[in-house]
Amino acid sequence: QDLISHVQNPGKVRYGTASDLLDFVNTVSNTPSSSLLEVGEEMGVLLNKTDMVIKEGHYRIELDVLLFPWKLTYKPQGPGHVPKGSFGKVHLAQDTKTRKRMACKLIPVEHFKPADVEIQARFRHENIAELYGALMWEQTVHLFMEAGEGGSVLEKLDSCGQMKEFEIIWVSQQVLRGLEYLHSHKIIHHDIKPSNIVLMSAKAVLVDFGLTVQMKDDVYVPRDLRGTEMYMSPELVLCRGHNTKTDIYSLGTTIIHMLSGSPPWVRRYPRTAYPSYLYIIHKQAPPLEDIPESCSPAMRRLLEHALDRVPARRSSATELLNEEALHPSREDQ
Ligand SMILES: Nc1nnc(-c2c[nH]c3ncc(-c4c[nH]c5ccccc45)cc23)o1
Repeated sequence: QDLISHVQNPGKVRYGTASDLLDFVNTVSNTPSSSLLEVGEEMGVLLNKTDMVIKEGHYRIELDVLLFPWKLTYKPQGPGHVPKGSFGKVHLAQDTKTRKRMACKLIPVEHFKPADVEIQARFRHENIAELYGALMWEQTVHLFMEAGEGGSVLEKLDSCGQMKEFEIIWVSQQVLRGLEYLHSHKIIHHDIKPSNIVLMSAKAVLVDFGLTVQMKDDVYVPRDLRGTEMYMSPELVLCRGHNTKTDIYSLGTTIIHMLSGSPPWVRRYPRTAYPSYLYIIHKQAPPLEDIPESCSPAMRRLLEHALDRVPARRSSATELLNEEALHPSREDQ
């Protein structure tokens, strides 16, 4: 009933604070889809610092905001993709009055969970895609976020192949600043990989917080397997408890992907022959063999520290940010 009252009051779509937005998404998530059917109009909360314009409580698709399919659709990519990942179509959105361009992620209301937006609503950092608002209409939750118009690192790798070391250094610094911030709040992203790093003109940001958790103490014991297999750490695969260091390992495998153009393991264990990599990750030493010959000694040392099999020995985000590999001296350039 409180959802219906939310619609009937004048501010169907209203400006609010992060806690207003979280109240809204929790209400949506707790409302049976049958009563959602009665809701005829859009409703939701835009975070008040956004320069999206709401005219008398309306923010309608094709009138107040236009959506353009961004040629990318987040569907489970097959065996390497544990279906637990939050999925949804990401569109380019443009506010018709301010011309502001945003990313808009559409999640069917039956698949939507408040965890999809909790972290982005409560925590802000320049290397985390900013959340501008959450609206619901036509049984679909629309999440308006900061847009990485350069696409994701995965799209860049798929279209241009392996990246140059100076590009990898730049992306790694951005991601590590975001991880340093999340980890300082005991937050584990759980799905660090090329497709969840998007590029902008002056920075890169982390996206897709659907698997994110905030630890109550210094270990998180999972109920299910979270993430994408190729980038998973051995301790995560073991499911006996892990911590933020699992994200550091996933960044290490992401750097191998950027250096070589392929994820770790797949060249030595082809996907056709190996439907799952969980056993390989558990049994084999970390994939240092997948580091290409061309990798600089400093970057190789960084990878050895990021891929250490023992989480307690593995470097933290702050330690990696101070590695020589991320501070190439002038003569190296
Ligand atoms: N899964 C997910 N959850 N939130 C996002 C997201 C927030 N802002 C964004 N900006 C750009 C892209 C994006 C990814 N691949 C692309 C290829 C071409 C153009 C754009 C992109 C995705 C996002 O993505």
